Amino acid sequence: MGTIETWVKKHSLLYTGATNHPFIHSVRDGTIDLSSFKRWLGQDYIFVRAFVPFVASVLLKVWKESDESSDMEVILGGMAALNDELAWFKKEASKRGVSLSDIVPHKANIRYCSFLESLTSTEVEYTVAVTAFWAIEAVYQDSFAHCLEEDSKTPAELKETCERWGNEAFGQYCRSLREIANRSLEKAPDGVVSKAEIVFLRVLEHEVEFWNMSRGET
Ligand SMILES: Cc1ncc(CN)c(N)n1
Repeated sequence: MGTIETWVKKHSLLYTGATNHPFIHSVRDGTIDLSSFKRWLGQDYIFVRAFVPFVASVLLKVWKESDESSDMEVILGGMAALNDELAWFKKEASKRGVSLSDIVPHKANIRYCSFLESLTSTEVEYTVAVTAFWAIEAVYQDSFAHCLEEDSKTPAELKETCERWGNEAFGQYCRSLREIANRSLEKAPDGVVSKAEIVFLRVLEHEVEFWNMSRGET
């Protein structure tokens, strides 16, 4: 078992809080109201726009700090997928009558985006940044995969959204990121491993806050 799997077990309450959130339950059981979905859609578009420069910073770190050449391809693939993701948000928003240019970022989103920006610093080690990257993607993969389970009652019009992150290829990509993070953690000094664990926990907290915000609770 790698370090990441150990942390997921150790912090299972928080991990489950982020990946089995009531927002996701409401998608999975079909009780979600359209206003929550639209709020999530607009806010997540803003988040993804901030996520792109974060991933760019991870690319820079992989080039400078990683000794494994295949790491770059995986991260570059993730970056390319974000291009499609932004186009998807625009298409989905126009379909649902959400004007993305009028979205005001919510406080929880601003806090999460600032946290992402803090991780772009050159002072943040590759190991720490790639652990955060894995965690951010893994929360969406695990969450939306629940909405595609056989007994789920996800409404037909939300299936495409769930498939975007819940599909098997995205699952494989998250496993590749986890392997990269695990390998990097194995070689890292104790101080960096501790920092990565803290950043992992912060990601989970921000994800919970993001779902809460999407439900209109904050
Ligand atoms: C808040 C959040 N977390 C993660 C993801 C997956 N890229 C996302 N789109 N938005």
